[in-house]
Amino acid sequence: MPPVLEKSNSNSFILRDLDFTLRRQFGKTGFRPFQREIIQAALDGHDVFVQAATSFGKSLCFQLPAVVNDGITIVVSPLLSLMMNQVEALRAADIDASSLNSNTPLLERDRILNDLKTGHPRTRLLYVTPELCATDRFRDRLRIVHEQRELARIAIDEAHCISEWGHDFRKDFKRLSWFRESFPDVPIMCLTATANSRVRKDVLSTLGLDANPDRLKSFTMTAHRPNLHFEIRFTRDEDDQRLDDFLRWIRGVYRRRGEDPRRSELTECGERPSNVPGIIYTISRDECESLASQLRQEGIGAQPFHAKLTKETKEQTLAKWVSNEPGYDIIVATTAFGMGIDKNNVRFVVHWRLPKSFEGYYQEAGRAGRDGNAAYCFLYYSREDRDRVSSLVVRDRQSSGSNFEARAQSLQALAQYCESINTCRHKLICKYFGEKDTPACDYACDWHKDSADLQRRFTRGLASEEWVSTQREEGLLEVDWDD
Ligand SMILES: Nc1ncnc2c1ncn2[C@@H]1O[C@H](COP(=O)(O)OP(=O)(O)OP(=O)(O)O)[C@@H](O)[C@H]1O
Repeated sequence: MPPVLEKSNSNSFILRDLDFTLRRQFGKTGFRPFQREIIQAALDGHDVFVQAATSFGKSLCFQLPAVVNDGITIVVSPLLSLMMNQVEALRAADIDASSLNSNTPLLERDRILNDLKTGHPRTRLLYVTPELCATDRFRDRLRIVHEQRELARIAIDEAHCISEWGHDFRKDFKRLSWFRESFPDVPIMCLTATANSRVRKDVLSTLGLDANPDRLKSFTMTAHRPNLHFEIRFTRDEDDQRLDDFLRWIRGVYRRRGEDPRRSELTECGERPSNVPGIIYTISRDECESLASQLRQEGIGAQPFHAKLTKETKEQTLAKWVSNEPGYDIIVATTAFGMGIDKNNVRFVVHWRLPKSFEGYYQEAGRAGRDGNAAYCFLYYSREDRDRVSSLVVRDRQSSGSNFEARAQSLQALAQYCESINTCRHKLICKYFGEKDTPACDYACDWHKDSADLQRRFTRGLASEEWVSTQREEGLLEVDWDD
């Protein structure tokens, strides 16, 4: 019997309670579709699997039950930046949340571990890394909390990292099976934006959630983001026009915003014409630095963001970008800047080169348009890049040895998506994630906008396969990229 199911006397009371908590603690006026059902299933003591599009509002699905229930919710998350953002937001809402990871200062670490040791922790949500969950000290503390029936729920964010068939597989995520083995009565919730059916099955069986199907409630929703406009821009080494093309595009956007009546509207709400927040994803640190600097030389407010920058620089860049400061309109990033970025008015995401996986591409594109307004996602695709990225995936196999087959398949699917010129991009994306229904696309992809132009650009833009294979054989596509 789960320890946390002290339900209110009537269902209607619970419903009112949820609305009240949503307004009072989270400052939101209403639930988005399915959030209430997911939260209710969690409060009823079910294991819950949530797959929903980027920006759906998955975090609320474990945060709100954590506030309503007694006891502590452990949130396993792969990214420190994601944890910090969420903990800050919860604390601002007066909710007792903390994070424990390799960066936690000693005093804070002791405070949290002592809090757990009491068996009746004050902390409502504790964010931890999967690595920490494998440590004896942490496990001992959780046993104490569990004995006191205060371990309310385990929430596993970005749960696709559990599966070797997922693009972001992390070995320590597999060891999270420990939770069900050690605390069989404690409900588990896992959440992801990007899983196909194979990844889903793998996640459920690794965590032991498939052993009792009646206990599990799955919410698998569409990956569709109708407000995102998808386009592929074709290019080739011999005539690489990416920078000019991008400058033409962004200057066009600035110009339109700088003309009346738009200009007056923007001035009225205190916005600059060039405040069009965006992200450009590159694949290497060097390119990230050099592209940001080239854009700055052209008068565009662009800043680099990658793993080798100091913590202070990264924090400062992020804070200035989030608050729309001049000079910080565009972040040029490696994949170090991905999951968990929750700025709601990102108007474009550009992939400068082909990403390494379909899931990674869609996660990153999903940073755009989180306010529900139209946003633009385009990707510069060349066959030479396709081969370069393939060689990176092979190199990763040699260094890490894990899930090569899944990675290779995902990259191949992404290259096929880019080379597809006869179908709606939204349809291709949903199909990749195993959906059967065709999503509505209101001229929100290059095929729907102008299929003849797409075919023309495809034919003119790409290098021939023969040329690319000659280059490959001569070793001219080898790369030394370091992300
Ligand atoms: N019911 C709601 N009403 C208004 N805003 C909401 C609601 N639920 C969530 N949000 C907001 O939506 C944004 C996205 O939520 P969240 O970060 O949880 O998304 P997510 O589903 O985890 O997306 P991703 O997978 O892309 O990280 C946040 O700014 C959050 O505050």
